[in-house]
Amino acid sequence: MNILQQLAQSTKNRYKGKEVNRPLALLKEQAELCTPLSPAFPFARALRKEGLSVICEIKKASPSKGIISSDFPYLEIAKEYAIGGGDAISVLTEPSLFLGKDRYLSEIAPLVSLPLLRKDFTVCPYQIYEAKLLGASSVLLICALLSDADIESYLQLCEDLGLDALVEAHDKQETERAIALGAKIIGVNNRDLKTFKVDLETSIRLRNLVPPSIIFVSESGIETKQDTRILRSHGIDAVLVGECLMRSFDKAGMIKGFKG
Ligand SMILES: O=P(O)(O)OC[C@@H](O)[C@@H](O)c1c[nH]c2ccccc12
Repeated sequence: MNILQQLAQSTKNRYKGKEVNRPLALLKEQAELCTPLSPAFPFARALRKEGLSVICEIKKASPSKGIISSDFPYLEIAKEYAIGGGDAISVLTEPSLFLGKDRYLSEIAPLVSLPLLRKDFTVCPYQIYEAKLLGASSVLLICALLSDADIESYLQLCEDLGLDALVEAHDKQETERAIALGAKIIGVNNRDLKTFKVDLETSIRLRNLVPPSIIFVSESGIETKQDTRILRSHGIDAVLVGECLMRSFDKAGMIKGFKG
């Protein structure tokens, strides 16, 4: 089993437990009663803005780097991203390898007005209802983990709940699947999750496959303004930056640099 499959399996197990304590029917009812987001679909809107948009990530640890932030002042970081000109915030909630927690998301939501991405390994509809209740305006759907039928039905569920979906691909085949299944936002992960190797060329190579009506996000391994300048010159709409911003003492300056 590769790391992605391991994460998918541990997530499935985690949700079996969760469903016992809070049944899907109840969660569904609560999510459907939530007041609609205003404006609608704020995550996509934030990425569609003129110029390069920056999705700033909050993560304590990762499988490739171990602990990234030991004190992890996530509320302060969220505020810094918002004040510093970030366009959206991605919050890791996966507990086993990223040391995420659902409450990071629900505590950040009322503090900042930026749209939030719930960064987790979505393997069941339960997580999508839950994301909405935690205050997210978008979820992650990883092509490598989901069947076509799953992706289609999860995209429809997101639409019904007023959530955006960032559909993650890593190669040509996954990118073509994401397009065919109706993704409105495609994120190409520059990190190969099987080898952890990062190559920004991955998103540059796949950019041409995606029509301009679909928002194109380049994810992972972005560190310098030279990186974002090159990505921007290839018509990439947004970047997702984690580790580098987490480690930076001047997050506002770094975001500004990325935006050029
Ligand atoms: O820390 P980085 O290299 O800037 O990467 C951020 C983000 O792209 C990465 O965390 C990520 C991309 N896709 C994922 C899927 C699950 C968990 C994490 C990720």
